[in-house]
Amino acid sequence: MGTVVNAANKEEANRSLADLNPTVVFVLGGPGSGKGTQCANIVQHFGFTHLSAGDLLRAEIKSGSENGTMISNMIKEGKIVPSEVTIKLLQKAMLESGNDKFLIDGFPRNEENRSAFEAVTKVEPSFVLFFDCSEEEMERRLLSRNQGREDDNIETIRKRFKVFLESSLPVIEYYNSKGKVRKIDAGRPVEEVYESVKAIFAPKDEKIDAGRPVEEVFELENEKAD
Ligand SMILES: Nc1ncnc2c1ncn2[C@@H]1O[C@H](COP(=O)(O)OP(=O)(O)O)[C@@H](O)[C@H]1O
Ligand SMILES: Nc1ccn([C@@H]2O[C@H](COP(=O)(O)OP(=O)(O)O)[C@@H](O)[C@H]2O)c(=O)n1
Repeated sequence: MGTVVNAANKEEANRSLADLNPTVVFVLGGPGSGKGTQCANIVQHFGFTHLSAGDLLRAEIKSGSENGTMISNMIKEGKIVPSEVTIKLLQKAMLESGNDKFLIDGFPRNEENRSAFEAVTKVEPSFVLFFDCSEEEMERRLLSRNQGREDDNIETIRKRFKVFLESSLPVIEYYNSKGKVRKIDAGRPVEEVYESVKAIFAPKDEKIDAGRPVEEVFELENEKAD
């Protein structure tokens, strides 16, 4: 019985997400490349809702969910949590947000994440924002992030770098082959990186100032880039 009800709920969630026809930007880059920092800026200026897959997974651990121990163990090892778990959390957060424009940060992190999200939600990203940063710089940032995260220690950081190179970069390459990657040099100071980010979301600031809707500018840029 429980299984039948769960299946019905799942179908309902998939259908309503397809009905929402959301605008999705995947925000990818190595651990510590500045994804979360830049997403916070984008949210302020462009009306997106920021969903960090890692934050959703950490909240799931805190909530005392039955998956909590499994998720916690995987994060401590820098491993990628099965897509089913992460996609369910993303879907729920998208439907509850009341918005239809999303920055999905830290997802998809491997081929399984990517293909499962596409199959389940039928949602394709408008583009992928890729924060490109050297390991040396990312390591420096993670070691001074100071958020009490259990995975920000040198041993786990090295494992996360390895997973990024082996599993996440191929996803970025996949989207690059479809012309969907917007690469940013993320090794610079926060404000400089954001200047480049802003140029992607609103190439012509003055038009926004002149009262043109952000959605219009955003869609035009997508059309031009595709
Ligand atoms: N451009 C930057 N230069 C220096 N430090 C940064 C920069 N961007 C982010 N940081 C800092 O580096 C750490 C990691 O950034 P964060 O946005 O959490 O990265 P991610 O979400 O990619 O893991 C944080 O402590 C943040 O304040
Ligand atoms: N799609 C995702 C995203 C994060 N995660 C897990 O969450 C951890 C932290 O991811 P994060 O995006 O919050 O942080 P960073 O590694 O980018 O700093 C990852 O190392 C994975 O263990 C996952 O399993 N699947």
